[in-house]
Amino acid sequence: QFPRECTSTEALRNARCCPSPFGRVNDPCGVSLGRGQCLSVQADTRAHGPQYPHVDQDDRERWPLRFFTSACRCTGNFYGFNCGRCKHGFTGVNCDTPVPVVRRNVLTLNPSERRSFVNALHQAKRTVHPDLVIATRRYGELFSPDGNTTMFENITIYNYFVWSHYYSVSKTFLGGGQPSFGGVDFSHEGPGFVTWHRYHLLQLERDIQDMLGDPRFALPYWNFAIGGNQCDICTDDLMGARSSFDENGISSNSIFSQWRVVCESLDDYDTLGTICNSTESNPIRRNPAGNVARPMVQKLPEPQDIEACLQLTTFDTPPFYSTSTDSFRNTIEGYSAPEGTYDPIVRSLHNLAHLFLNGTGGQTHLSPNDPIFVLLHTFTDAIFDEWLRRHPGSADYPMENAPIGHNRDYNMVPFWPPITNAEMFVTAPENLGYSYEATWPARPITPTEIITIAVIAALFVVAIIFAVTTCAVRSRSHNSEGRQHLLGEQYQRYDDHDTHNSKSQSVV
Ligand SMILES: O=C(O)c1cc2cc(O)c(O)cc2[nH]1
Repeated sequence: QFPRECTSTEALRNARCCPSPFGRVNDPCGVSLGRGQCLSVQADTRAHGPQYPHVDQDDRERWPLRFFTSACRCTGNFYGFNCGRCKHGFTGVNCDTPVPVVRRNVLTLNPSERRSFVNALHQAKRTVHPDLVIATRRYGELFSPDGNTTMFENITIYNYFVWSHYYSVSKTFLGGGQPSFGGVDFSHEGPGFVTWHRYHLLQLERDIQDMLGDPRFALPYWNFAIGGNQCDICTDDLMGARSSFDENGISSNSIFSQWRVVCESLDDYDTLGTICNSTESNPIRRNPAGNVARPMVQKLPEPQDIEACLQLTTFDTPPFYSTSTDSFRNTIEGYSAPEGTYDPIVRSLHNLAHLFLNGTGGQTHLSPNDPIFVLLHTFTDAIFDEWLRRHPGSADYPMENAPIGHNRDYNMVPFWPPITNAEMFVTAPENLGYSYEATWPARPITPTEIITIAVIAALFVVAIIFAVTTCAVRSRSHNSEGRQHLLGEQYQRYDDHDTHNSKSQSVV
């Protein structure tokens, strides 16, 4: 959420977060090096949708103005809370050396690459985030009673990834004994679903690159559109096989069986108005295809579902919510049938993959605790990127009336430095420094298309036969005409000759 350096009482009271990079003194955002400037934070004022009826009840409204009104804006390829880093996909002192970051299908990684990936996640689970800390209280309770300290905590890189997802989906605490308001979600059920999760992954990828000192580290993806009831990445060399002793547990041969989740105490957060902190509790639970009460979520999406959703031409449709129909976003998110029709009982694509996991990965406040979340979302992001590539003209993100947090120019909650949905609504290889090594299933041909192709082919054959016949007839008639003509000439010459002879004879 916020840089450690900005959580002093002074920084918070001034609402200013413009640290200096490289330990320099009094050089906010590296201004003297031309890296950036400390500027007022812009936060969207356009109307949001009717789903959130409250005003001034939630720290996340007009993010991040409740906490900070000034932040670093970096120039060129410089990036980060103090402009001390490079934009994703660049490295070097001047951030002008491109580094290709290629996200691959996790099943194509060799055994050593698989080990490196799992180890990187495990190291991220244990390494304290070098820059960011989390608020463990709402703004109104953030200062200690004596006003000298603030309620922020260190958190590990991976747990920060979990926490930021939890913070974006948590309910609005209304106080006064009223139940918390749940009709709010800053990262789902709206156009920001794809842009929010894209930045969420980018931040984790960057944090792991920095942790490893490897700017080429890339998150792989899981092609979850394989149908059937088998989790093909649930093996001990990847995300962990099923435990032999507990159908909801992960095999002890997998390092992930040792992971403990954060953000599990929902009742406390919702009734006491507290916020998830860095405390870990229970193991990850996962029982792929095991939800006997909901047979519809016992099977993974089908390959053709991807192609169907990629055919949709409109990015999102009013009300830009989980009830939108013919919306690419609502379809890839999984509230519509793969062809785009909204149906309240349908769960498809991304949502279906979550619910299939049937455990930690299927509950929004907890899901990133299961590392499958990372691979499930890189694939969702790959589909989004393919859609952007295929539909360059129709990429139209709503400016207003989307649910709170989801308007085009809204800063995404709780990311820092401030970043808008619009900034993530761009093709990744050209603008964000990463690409996917992926092939997309071909669309099956419809019966109408088969008939059209057959009719065109038949017409073509008829046209060729007609052309060939006409040529043959013409050439035959040409030939016979030609022969007659030649013979005619000959006859004429003989005629002439004969005439001449006869004439001469007659003269003689
Ligand atoms: O019920 C759903 O459709 C559903 C569950 C679930 C879990 C999760 O982590 C998500 O990000 C989305 C989601 N949708």
